[in-house]
Amino acid sequence: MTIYNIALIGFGGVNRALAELIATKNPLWERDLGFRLNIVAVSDLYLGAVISPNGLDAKTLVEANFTKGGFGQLSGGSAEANNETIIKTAPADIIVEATFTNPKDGEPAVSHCRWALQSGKHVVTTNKGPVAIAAQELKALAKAHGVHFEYEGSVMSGTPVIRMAEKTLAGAEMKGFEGILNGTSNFVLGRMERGLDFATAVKEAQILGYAEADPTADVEGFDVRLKVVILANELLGASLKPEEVTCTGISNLSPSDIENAKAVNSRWKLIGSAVRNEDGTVTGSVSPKQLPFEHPLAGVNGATNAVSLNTELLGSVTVTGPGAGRIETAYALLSDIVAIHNARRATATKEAA
Ligand SMILES: NC(=O)c1ccc[n+]([C@@H]2O[C@H](COP(=O)([O-])OP(=O)(O)OC[C@H]3O[C@@H](n4cnc5c(N)ncnc54)[C@H](O)[C@@H]3O)[C@@H](O)[C@H]2O)c1
Ligand SMILES: N[C@@H](CCO)C(=O)O
Repeated sequence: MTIYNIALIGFGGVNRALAELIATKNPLWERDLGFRLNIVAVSDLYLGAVISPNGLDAKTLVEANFTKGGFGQLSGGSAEANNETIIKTAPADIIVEATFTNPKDGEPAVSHCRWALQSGKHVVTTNKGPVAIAAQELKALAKAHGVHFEYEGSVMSGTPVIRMAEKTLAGAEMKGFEGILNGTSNFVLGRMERGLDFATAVKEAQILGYAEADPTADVEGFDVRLKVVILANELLGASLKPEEVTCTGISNLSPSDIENAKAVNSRWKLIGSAVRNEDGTVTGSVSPKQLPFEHPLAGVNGATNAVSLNTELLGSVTVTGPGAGRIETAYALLSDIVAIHNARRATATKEAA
């Protein structure tokens, strides 16, 4: 049986949910997946840092109600975050990066990933910044150091899109995609259709763990823009930068816009899309669109996301599922670790043959 030592960078909704899963599901994972996870370090801007080479008790981490600097009370703990030292020196096989997404330059998460890969540690992340802004560099670093850089949760949380499209739609000839790629804005639009005001709807999304630390990224479309870049670069072989994707959010939609749409049997959705043009270039955009009720994306409600992948050989393939949520996104991290585990097993089998 394999044990993966992991270090958590950021201990907010998503990494805390992963710790919650570890506290209860290790025996199941050991039986069904062939590994257990052991948390050897955590570093968080608010709570501080703690390192324990033999492993920290996941249940205690989740249940103790730590306040600011609270990790300082633990053996091996300090009241300040200590990302660089932990990433470079903790006895971790895998660094789990789930700090704030910075849509401008991806930092400091890009550096976190770089340090980890250069130290020969796998990285799994739900942070969109490093993937949208530095994926090429980070993938090359991973390859050079014989480790993995996995980021399924950067688009549509735990709903499989990136790996599914790359693996099971290989050869289908991807031509473009369009989808609802932000749970918060979709949730907010739905609540506004039911008469709630914009600010209260955003607050609800924050409480439910869907929104970014700064929800401006959700409602102004910046989060979707990162996801469009990630999908375009991964699935269409583009090399788009966020600033090359046109972007309009939902904050200018008024209650009367919502009512007027309803009156003509349609509703507003924030749509992210990209298309491969005839000359081979790829164009991406983010904007609210008024969709008739019968449109396949019009019935996607709440924090659910959906993306229709337009392929040459299969036509349109639509994937629908959770697009945000703490446990849903922690599952994406687990799925990344499963991918690493399976790849390592396949390599070991090949080497033994
Ligand atoms: N919550 C979701 O539904 C969801 C879904 C997909 C992707 N994501 C992404 O996953 C990441 C984590 O999301 P979350 O919901 O847990 O966010 P969160 O705001 O709940 O938690 C982020 C945590 O990171 C810590 N942090 C921030 N900057 C740090 C730094 N420089 N060093 C150490 N710690 C730092 C914060 O103190 C906080 O505890 C974000 O990048 C987010 O965009 C979230
Ligand atoms: N804030 C994001 C989280 C998932 O990336 C959303 O609402 O979709």
